[in-house]
Amino acid sequence: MTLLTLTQMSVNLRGRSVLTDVNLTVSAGEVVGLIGRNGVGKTTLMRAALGLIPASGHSSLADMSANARARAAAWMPQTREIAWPVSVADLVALGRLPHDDNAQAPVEAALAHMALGPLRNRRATNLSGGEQARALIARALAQETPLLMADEPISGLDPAHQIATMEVFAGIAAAGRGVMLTLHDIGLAARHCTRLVILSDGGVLADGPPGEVLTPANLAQAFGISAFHADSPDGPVFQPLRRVT
Ligand SMILES: Nc1ncnc2c1ncn2[C@@H]1O[C@H](COP(=O)(O)OP(=O)(O)OP(=O)(O)O)[C@@H](O)[C@H]1O
Repeated sequence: MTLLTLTQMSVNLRGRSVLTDVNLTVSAGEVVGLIGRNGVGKTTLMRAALGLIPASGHSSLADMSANARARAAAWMPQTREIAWPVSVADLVALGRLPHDDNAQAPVEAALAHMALGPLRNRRATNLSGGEQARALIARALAQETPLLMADEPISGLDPAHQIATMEVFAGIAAAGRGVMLTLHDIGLAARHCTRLVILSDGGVLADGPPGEVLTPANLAQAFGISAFHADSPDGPVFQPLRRVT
């Protein structure tokens, strides 16, 4: 089942073209990693896909009413602002707002997924940056939407929580939902995403399984780097090595 379809999507910001004619789908069962240099347009693509900023072309989510969209896709933005000093458990429960219910099971499951049990009664505004990120991921998980879109959800997390979070994403994809996230760690992207989309020069440079898109030529063009690559029993290993011109 297709959860997001972008057709010929283009975005101009303040008169400058950021994205041109992007075509993309995200289907159930996928963890799609959106990667590319700083400023290439990853956040812009996600925000336009959600209808949060104007775009030309078509996004299946942007067409929906705000309420329907909130039941179709959860969104974790890059800026991790927690406005009120509510408890972690209450913050996560806000994920249920689009459903207008007080269902506790999804909230408890999300708290457990993100190992937030010991922090559930702490004020969310008093958490460390990484802990706040985990609480906001949990809020998005509690929304129980077919699609989860997250902008750099694992940046600032320690290695164990990065791996655990990617495993949570893999788990919800395996359960028939879909995840689209941006990330800068090519090693984690290669290891945990089922598909990678590389943005470069305002468009999609490559789209496919990590081992197929993380070629030396694509890494050089998209990031200006070379990387070590090996296939291990735990999956592909990519380690950026040096800048290339
Ligand atoms: N509100 C805005 N007005 C004008 N330009 C903007 C605006 N928001 C973003 N941009 C520009 O659009 C381009 C794409 O920004 P975007 O945030 O999508 O990049 P990104 O790939 O997510 O970057 P990063 O990896 O640094 O998070 C950048 O050049 C940025 O400066």
